[in-house]
Amino acid sequence: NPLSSPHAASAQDAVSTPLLRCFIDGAWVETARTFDNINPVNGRLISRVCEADRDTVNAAISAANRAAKGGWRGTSVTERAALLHRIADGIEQRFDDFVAAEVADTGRPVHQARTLDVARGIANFRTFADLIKTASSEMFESTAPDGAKILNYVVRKPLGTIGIISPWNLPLLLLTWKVAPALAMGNCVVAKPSEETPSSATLLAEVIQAAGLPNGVFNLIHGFGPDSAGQFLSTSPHIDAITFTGESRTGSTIMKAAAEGVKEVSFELGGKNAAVVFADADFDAAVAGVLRSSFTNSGQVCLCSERVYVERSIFDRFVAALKDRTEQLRIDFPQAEGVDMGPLVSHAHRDKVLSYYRLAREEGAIIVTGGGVPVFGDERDQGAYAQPTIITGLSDTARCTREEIFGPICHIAPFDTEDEVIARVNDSPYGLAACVWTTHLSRAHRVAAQFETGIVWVNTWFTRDLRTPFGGTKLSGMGREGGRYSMDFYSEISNICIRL
Ligand SMILES: NC(=O)c1ccc[n+]([C@@H]2O[C@H](COP(=O)([O-])OP(=O)(O)OC[C@H]3O[C@@H](n4cnc5c(N)ncnc54)[C@H](O)[C@@H]3O)[C@@H](O)[C@H]2O)c1
Ligand SMILES: N/C(=C\C=C\C=O)C(=O)O
Repeated sequence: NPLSSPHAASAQDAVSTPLLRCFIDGAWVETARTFDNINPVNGRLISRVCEADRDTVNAAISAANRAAKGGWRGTSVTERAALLHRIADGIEQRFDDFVAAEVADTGRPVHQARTLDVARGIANFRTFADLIKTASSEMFESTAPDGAKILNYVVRKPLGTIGIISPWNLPLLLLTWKVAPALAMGNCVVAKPSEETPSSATLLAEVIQAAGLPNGVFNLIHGFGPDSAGQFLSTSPHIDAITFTGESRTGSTIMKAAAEGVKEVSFELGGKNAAVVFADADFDAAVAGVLRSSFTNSGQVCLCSERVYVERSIFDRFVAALKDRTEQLRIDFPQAEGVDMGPLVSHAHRDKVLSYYRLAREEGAIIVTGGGVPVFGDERDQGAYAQPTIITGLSDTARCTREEIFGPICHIAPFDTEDEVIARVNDSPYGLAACVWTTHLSRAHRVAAQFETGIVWVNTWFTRDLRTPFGGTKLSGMGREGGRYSMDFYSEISNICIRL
């Protein structure tokens, strides 16, 4: 738990608020300026966090550059795989500390932190450790016009220093989703987690240090985006690639910075994902599935369905059923038995979500359930809780059905034909994920193939095989990560041609 970690509190003020430091070149670094890390369950101060200024960010980048030219790039696949497994072992050994860190920063249910966030942190390291040990490359045989035998083969080399900038919604999952393959492919890393969720990233640095990674291979800097650590990192001429997960407009800003140095970028950005329920769906499974895809993590998952389309013949029945299940959701403390939903990540984010609840009313929506803030009569009233909300009655041009809200809300609309719903799903500036609920086999394949999204789930949601390509189209991102797609992004690929 960051509250007890030896690196989280300076010795002389052990009783005061813990201090989370940056990790640079194998050492813990305090900075002149700090910011507060607040618990969104009750608004209380968890820790103070060292904000990396430009010099600190540049020190981290220099450390990574040195390590990249040092021995790390020459390590073998076997050595790197063993180190990644050691990091996974370290997370496993401190499993409860990581759970406590994620829960403290985000207020999410403990069972979610255990089964999703920390479990995936471990899986991300193990997956890429195993992948590089079994990965093959390509070789091509041909004959030159004069009859000589020609051999072409492909080699993957490290890119060098990777800038990793991650969001607050699934802090450890999304940070390790980038750190693991970056290290696996022999790169060095400067990682900046979200200012909202510094705790699990700090623990990860402790685990990486304990695993014995050479100094400078992994560096952690804390801070904000604009005019702070995020911008200093993404605009540095001394990083070789940027992998970013966050809002589309932030991605656009970072892309402009990367253009300066023609840097490789991988972007996992926003979404306005649709769930489509046909009349021939398994009704109960579809209700349960849309409940999950709308309200998991308080709707703070880039893959969540904020748009739900239901075939007209079952529309009223579906809305009633989803309303009933939504009103049964347990909104509680993270540790509470059977809790389904915690608070949003911060008061500021809740204000944004509530502004859309107000906008929905202004745009003429019918509020089927929710639309406000739960009242508990205890310390949670100082937290950032919001009611899970269902709305209907808006057009496809309303702001609430086009803009990403990133909270526990979905809009349900009826549709009549397959072609109509495909066109409506695709009529979006985003293209990350979609869900289809149907028992009609050929319809499932036919509809899934026509969605302009990077990911389609049929009769399930957020089911992940880490070997598959993950990413979005349009404003939802650029590039794919997962399996060999990550290996390709985190490598400089060369072709060697030999005349035998
Ligand atoms: N496609 C995906 O896989 C995926 C996954 C998770 C979250 N997201 C998206 O992320 C968003 C929520 O996360 P968020 O609020 O942390 O996003 P955000 O863009 O506000 O911040 C993300 C990260 O970028 C940093 N940042 C902000 N401005 C920056 C700048 N100008 N230069 C450099 N760094 C900057 C932040 O400090 C943070 O670390 C949502 O839009 C969600 O859809 C997408
Ligand atoms: N990138 C992944 C999930 C993203 C979730 C977005 O909030 C993953 O499961 O690998």
